[in-house]
Amino acid sequence: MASLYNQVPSVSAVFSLYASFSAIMMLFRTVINEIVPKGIRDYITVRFVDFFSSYFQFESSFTFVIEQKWGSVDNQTFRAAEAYLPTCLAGLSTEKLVVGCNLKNPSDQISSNSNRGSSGSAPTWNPAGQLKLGVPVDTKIIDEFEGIHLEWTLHSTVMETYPYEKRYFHLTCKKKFREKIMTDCFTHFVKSAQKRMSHRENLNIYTYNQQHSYWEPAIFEHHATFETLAIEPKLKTTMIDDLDAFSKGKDFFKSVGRAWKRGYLLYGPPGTGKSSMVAAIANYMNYHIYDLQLQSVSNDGQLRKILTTTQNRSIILIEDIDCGSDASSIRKTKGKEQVSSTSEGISLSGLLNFVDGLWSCCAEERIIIFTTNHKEKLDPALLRPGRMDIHILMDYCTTFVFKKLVAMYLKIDDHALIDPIEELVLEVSVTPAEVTQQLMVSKNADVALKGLLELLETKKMRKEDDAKVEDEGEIEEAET
Ligand SMILES: Nc1ncnc2c1ncn2[C@@H]1O[C@H](COP(=O)(O)OP(=O)(O)OP(=O)(O)O)[C@@H](O)[C@H]1O
Repeated sequence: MASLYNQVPSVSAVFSLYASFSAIMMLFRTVINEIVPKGIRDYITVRFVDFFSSYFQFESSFTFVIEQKWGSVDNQTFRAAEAYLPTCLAGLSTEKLVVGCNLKNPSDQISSNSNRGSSGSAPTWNPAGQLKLGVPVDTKIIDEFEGIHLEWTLHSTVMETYPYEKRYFHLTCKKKFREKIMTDCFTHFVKSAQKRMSHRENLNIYTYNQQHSYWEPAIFEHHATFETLAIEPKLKTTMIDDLDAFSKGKDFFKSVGRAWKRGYLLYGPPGTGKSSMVAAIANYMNYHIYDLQLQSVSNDGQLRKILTTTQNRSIILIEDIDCGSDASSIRKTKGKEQVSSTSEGISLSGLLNFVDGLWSCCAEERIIIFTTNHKEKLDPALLRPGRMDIHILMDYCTTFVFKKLVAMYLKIDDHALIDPIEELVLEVSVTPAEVTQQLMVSKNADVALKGLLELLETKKMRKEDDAKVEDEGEIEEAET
């Protein structure tokens, strides 16, 4: 320690060294000034400064800010980053990670391929199997793109007004890679995110929260599929073929200059499976559902805003369109289709704009479904060819539908009561909902089918009585 102390130069030695160095530098400067012309000196100075400033500038960092909202709508790049980043988290050495799980049986997971044909089962608690990683706030996530070092950070700022939180990503790289990141890296991570997003593990059903102006999600766990839906085989094949063609149709829709969307009008009496069909479509396509209550939309402007904040690959569902708003009757009452919006509700033209007008192009791969119990009440403008691509009648039970329900609910395909019930099904109108209600009364096929037979016999008697009353009415009318 003492010898080390002895080696430190004294203050006077340092001072005399500095004085000699200054004298040499002054001499050197004078010589340079004398022998190098001013023009050359200036040129060298400029090049020297340029080199170092550009070096430091190039080496300095550059940050892309990716905000959650782009104007008033969701920023798709932010959503892509949200979907992409969890793929980088598993091997990350970090002090923080967001982990979570949900109430879902892995065998239940819905993907466009795996779910086709699955019947679903009750959700079970399986945290270990479902553990997921999320992006923590204010934590650097190190990423790499073609050897370029990248840093992602999710920030969150509390705001005084709704939505009370502003979230945004910072993506930082060296300034010299700015162009490359913009052109190649963004494309790369958006593509990876698209793949991830197309394999949604959870489906959501959204309802619009008027008070705070946003779509409020809830996990959608309806187990209806095309296998559990009792419909005629022809309808099932038509639907599946149509959906398959639609999901693969991006290039086709582009080539014919149409928006990549499909419209279905489901109509028929209550309890014939319209909502179940919507659920089957959502599960088959792996699409979220946006359940829009037309009554709660105050005008066309709001309708536009609501619909532009929905995601791609989703279903926009408007149930009971005949009684939802003025939309079905406005044309009749005002005498023409192109009416402007009023403070009382939306106009038919506002709605049609989303079905097949310019606003229908504001999202991709979207299915619009209207349901109604009274197709005859709808405005002809809604029914015109090309508006809703397919009109699907969900009707009373046929013998095929009845037998399919019996096979599903009672696990039998043969029973002494099946033939008499089939005959009655042909004579009276009974909905699949009424049949399933009876079939669920007991697991014992004798009990369940007997109850169903009695229900149908009662319906038949009532139908005969009604016919009698009608005949008598007609005779009375003819006599008067
Ligand atoms: N075709 C069907 N296949 C299987 N189950 C069905 C079918 N139709 C109805 N059901 C059963 O009846 C119940 C009610 O059906 P659903 O709500 O889908 O009918 P809906 O036509 O949408 O009725 P509403 O017009 O009253 O909304 C469902 O939960 C389902 O169990």
